[in-house]
Amino acid sequence: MNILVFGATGQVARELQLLISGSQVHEAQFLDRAAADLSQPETCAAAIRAAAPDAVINAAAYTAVDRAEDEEELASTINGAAPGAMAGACAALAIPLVHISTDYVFAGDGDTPWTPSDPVAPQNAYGRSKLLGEEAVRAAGGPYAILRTSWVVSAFGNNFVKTMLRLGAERDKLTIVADQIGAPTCARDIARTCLAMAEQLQSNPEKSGTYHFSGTPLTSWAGFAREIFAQAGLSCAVEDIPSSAYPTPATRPLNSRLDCSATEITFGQPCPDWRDGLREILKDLET
Ligand SMILES: NC(=O)C1=CN([C@@H]2O[C@H](COP(=O)(O)OP(=O)(O)OC[C@H]3O[C@@H](n4cnc5c(N)ncnc54)[C@H](OP(=O)(O)O)[C@@H]3O)[C@@H](O)[C@H]2O)C=CC1
Ligand SMILES: Cc1cn([C@H]2C[C@H](O)[C@@H](COP(=O)(O)OP(=O)(O)O[C@H]3O[C@@H](C)C(=O)[C@@H](O)[C@H]3O)O2)c(=O)[nH]c1=O
Repeated sequence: MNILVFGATGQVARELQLLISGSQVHEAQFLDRAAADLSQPETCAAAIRAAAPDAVINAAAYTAVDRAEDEEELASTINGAAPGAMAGACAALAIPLVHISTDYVFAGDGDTPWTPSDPVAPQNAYGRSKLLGEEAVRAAGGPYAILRTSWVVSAFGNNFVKTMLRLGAERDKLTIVADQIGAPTCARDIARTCLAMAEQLQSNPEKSGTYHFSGTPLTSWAGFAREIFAQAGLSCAVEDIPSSAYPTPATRPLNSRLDCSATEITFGQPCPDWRDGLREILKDLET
């Protein structure tokens, strides 16, 4: 397959580059911000028409959760209107679009894992902007997969692992929220699943729909930090705190548990153990 990827510098996009460069059967073109600026949605549709690919993966997004509170209009264009324009162009060519979304579309109440058909009620501007993207992709009428994931980490870019390694080396103790429950997901695993979805949607467009994909087992951010320090050999202590003791501009959902069973059943992609992925990330960061 000839795949067009929006995003080149992000965590998932970088892993897609590694995955596809090692592939005998796929080739891909990665569009950075200069090649396709998602704040100008029509340039995204034009890029798809010009490339005429077999499938499109959107790995670009406005991901600055707190900043989005002050820039909701821009976040909505990038995360809402741009995926809508991509989906329209893909539908016109009858090619699949794989679009990545987030646990932050859910309200975060309760302690039951969210299924893809559960009601959404984002609690922050980033979540609202991602929900707009989901709705626009579904409305376009072409083959698609919306892949909701959570707590993405990798050796690339900025993420919680990198923040903890930096702070954990500087401090003896960190206070970390322990009442937000979910699962870290390694960008490498997301890349593999996006590719599998693109492949399978090409011959089986009836698999179109909204899916969940995250790592296993469940943990809190505090639990995640402890595992990072244990694997990295850092002696920094972690004190559990409630979200109320760590005020941020954007409210985060307390319940980020995702029921990923449909992704395994439909696409053969089970939840990977994020602790194995974390080991790979730490090894990659050493070299
Ligand atoms: N990070 C996370 O914890 C989570 C992410 N997701 C979703 O997963 C997907 C991938 O996220 P991730 O890999 O972490 O993203 P990153 O934050 O690592 O990267 C975001 C990418 O989007 C690009 N981008 C931002 N604005 C624009 C724009 N106006 N035009 C073109 N490109 C732009 C960035 O380019 P540049 O380098 O030029 O800024 C960068 O390549 C996104 O859809 C995100 O919403 C879902 C759950 C959790
Ligand atoms: C640095 C730090 C963070 N925290 C908390 C704040 C927050 O609740 C949690 C994680 O912080 P972050 O800012 O990395 O998280 P955040 O940017 O909200 O991460 C989210 O990003 C978007 C893009 C998504 O789609 C989500 O799935 C999720 O991964 O850790 C502490 O409690 N103590 C600390 O010292």
